[in-house]
Amino acid sequence: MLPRTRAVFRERVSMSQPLRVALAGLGTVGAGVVKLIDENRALIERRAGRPIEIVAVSARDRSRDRGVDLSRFAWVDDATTLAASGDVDVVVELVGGSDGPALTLARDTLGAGKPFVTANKAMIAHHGLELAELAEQKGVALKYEAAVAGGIPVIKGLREGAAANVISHVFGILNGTCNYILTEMEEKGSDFAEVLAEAQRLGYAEADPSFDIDGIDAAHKLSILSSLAFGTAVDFDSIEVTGIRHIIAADIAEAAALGFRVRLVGHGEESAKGLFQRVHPCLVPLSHPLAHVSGSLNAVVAHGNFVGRLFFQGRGAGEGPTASAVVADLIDIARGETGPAFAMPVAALAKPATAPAGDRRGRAYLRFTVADRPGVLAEITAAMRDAGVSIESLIQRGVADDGNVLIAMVTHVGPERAVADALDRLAGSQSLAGTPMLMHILDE
Ligand SMILES: NC(=O)C1=CN([C@@H]2O[C@H](COP(=O)(O)OP(=O)(O)OC[C@H]3O[C@@H](n4cnc5c(N)ncnc54)[C@H](O)[C@@H]3O)[C@@H](O)[C@H]2O)C=CC1
Ligand SMILES: N[C@@H](CC=O)C(=O)O
Ligand code: NA
Repeated sequence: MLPRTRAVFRERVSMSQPLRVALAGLGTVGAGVVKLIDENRALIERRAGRPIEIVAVSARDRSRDRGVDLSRFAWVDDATTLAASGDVDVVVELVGGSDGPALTLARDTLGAGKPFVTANKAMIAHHGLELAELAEQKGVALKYEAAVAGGIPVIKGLREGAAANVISHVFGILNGTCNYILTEMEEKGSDFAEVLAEAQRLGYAEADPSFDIDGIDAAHKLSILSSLAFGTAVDFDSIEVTGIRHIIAADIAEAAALGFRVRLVGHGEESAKGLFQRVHPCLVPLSHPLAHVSGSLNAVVAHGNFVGRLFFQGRGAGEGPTASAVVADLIDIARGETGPAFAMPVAALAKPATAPAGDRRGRAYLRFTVADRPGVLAEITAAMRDAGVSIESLIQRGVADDGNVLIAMVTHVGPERAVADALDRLAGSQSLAGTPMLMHILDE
C-alpha cells in the first residue's frame, strides 16, 4: 500500500491525464460527439479538469463522409474489441439496439472495470439493471443522459437535483419524431408519411422508425424515468403502449376545434395501488404547457413533495442536443464520478406491483367514423349511457367522400373502465365504419 501522500499524488497525476475515449458508432450522434469535442475542446478541458480525447472509433462503413476528420483516430472494425484496449479509458456506445454488439460492448467494458456511456434507451430499458449492477461491482460509472429526452439534463435532474424528494408523478413528451410529426400535421396539414421521411432525414428517427411511431421508444424512456423518479426497478414490460399510427388529420382538426392539441405522452405514477406507466396519444388542453412543446422538442414534468412541479424542456433528438448529453456524461467521468447509475444502488430499488389502468379517472376523446343513416348517433350515445359515460361535448361532421360521417366527443371526468365498457358495447356494430379512436385527456 502506498503512503497516503504518494497515493494522492498518483491520483492527481491520473486526473491531469487526458481521458481517452473510444467511440462505437459514427452516425447522427457519433458524428455530433466528434464535432462537439473538436469545437468546445478548451472549454471542456477547463470544466472537466483534464482533456477529453477520442482515441479510437468504430462504425460499419469506414469510407462514409461524416463531415469530420477521422484520420487522427485509430479505426477498429470490431467495436466489441474496444473494451479490452489498453489505450482506452472509457467507451461510448452510439450503435443502438437493445442486444447485439451494443450489449456485448457494455458488458465487456464494465466487466473490464471501465466506465461506459451510452445513448441507447432500448438497452438501458431492457438490460440497465444488469449493467448498473456490474458497474457497481466494478466501482465505475454507467452513464446514459442522452438516452432520455436527448439534450435535456433530465437524468441528472431527477437522479441528482430532485434526489431529496418523494416524486409522485412523472410525465412528458419523450419522442421527438412523434412530436415533430404531430406538430407538422397540426401546423401544415402535412401527410403522416411525408413528415416521417423528413424526421428521418433530420436524424431524429430510430433505425426502425416503427419504434418511434408505435410508442416503443417513448416507453423505453418512460421506464427509465419512472425508475429514477420513484426509486423502482426499471419495468418496461408493464407499460401500456399506444402509438400515433392511427391518428388521422381529422383527429388533430377536431381536437383543435375542442381546444386541444394532440401529443404522445409517457406517464408514470406511483401510488398505494402500485406503479402505473402508460405511453399514449393524449389531448392536451391549450392551457397546459405540454401543448406548446412543438417539433423535436421534448418536455418532462415531475412532481416532488418538497420541490413542487418541475418542468424540463429542450431538444429531444438530433445531432447537437444528443451529443451535448453524451459529452456531459464524459465530463462527469473525467471529474471522477462513480455513483449509482439509477436513483440508488440496484439492490435498494423497489419492485412495486402494476397499478390497474381501469381504476383511473379522467376525461376522454372518442372519434367514430359511422355510416350516414338515422339512429347511428342514438346507438352511440345509448352505449355511453348504458356504460355510465357522460358526454361533455360532441361534434358531428357532414358526409365525407366515402359517404361516412365523423362524430367526435369529449366525455366528462369518469372511470376509464366505463369508457372501455362503452366501446365494448359498440364492438361489431354495423353502424361503425372503422375502429373508434380513444385518446385520454391530460388534465394534470
Ligand atoms: N438520433 C437521435 O436523435 C438520438 C439517438 N439516440 C440513440 O443513439 C444511438 C445512435 O443513434 P444514431 O446516431 O441516430 O444512429 P445512426 O443509425 O445514425 O448511427 C449508428 C452508427 O452505428 C454504426 N454501427 C452499426 N452497427 C455497428 C457495429 N456492429 N459496430 C460498430 N458500429 C456500428 C453505424 O455504422 C452508424 O455509424 C441509438 O441508440 C439511438 O437510439 C438517442 C437520442 C437521440
Ligand atoms: N428517435 C428518438 C431519438 C431520441 O431519442 C426520438 O425521435 O425522440
Ligand atoms: Na437527456
